Amino acid sequence: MNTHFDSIADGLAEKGYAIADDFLSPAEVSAILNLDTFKAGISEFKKAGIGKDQGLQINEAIRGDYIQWLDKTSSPDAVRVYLNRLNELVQFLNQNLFLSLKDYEVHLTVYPPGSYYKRHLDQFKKNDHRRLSVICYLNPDWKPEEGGQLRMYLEEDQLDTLPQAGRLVCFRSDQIEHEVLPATRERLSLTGWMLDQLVDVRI
Ligand SMILES: O=C(O)CCC(=O)C(=O)O
Ligand SMILES: [Fe+2]
Repeated sequence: MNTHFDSIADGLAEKGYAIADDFLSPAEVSAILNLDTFKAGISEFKKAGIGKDQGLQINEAIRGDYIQWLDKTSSPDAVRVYLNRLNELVQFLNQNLFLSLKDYEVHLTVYPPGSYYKRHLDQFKKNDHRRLSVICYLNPDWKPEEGGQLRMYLEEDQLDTLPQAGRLVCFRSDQIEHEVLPATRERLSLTGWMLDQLVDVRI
């Protein structure tokens, strides 16, 4: 059993969020960074939008990241390691927090220098099946002066987290407002959600 799972479940139950360092090892991170798709740069990615399906809008003033959805059935091995671990985490949280998570979805994400994502909640208003947001960062040796913090707005205060390689942040999608601050350096991550419905079922 993954040693991080207990502390992630405790954090979610007690505070609505959890941060786990070394969720991916340095070798696992570097295998992902070596994928052709990351090496090719953002030409392989799509500009991320706001809302979904027909309501999807591109709005640079709100978010400036680029994404590439992962296909769970045909991912390269480096990514599969991460997806399998998330899948185990889903089972663990279902058993230990009595959740009924059914599936998860993940995209690769690139924030070019200077881009950001303004304060928001991850649950879309209608037809929303996102229960937990899970982000794993892929940036070795990130320094505080490089910016790019994830800022979570908690009840009493706010909490800034650096997008350090291997670090996983997980939080309640319906409760925790958050934003991504601009960075002076490209900021890479795996961004995902645990859902209470199968991905395939969604319209
Ligand atoms: O990359 C992060 O730290 C957060 C990303 C985010 O808020 C989102 O994609 O909804
Ligand atoms: Fe978000």
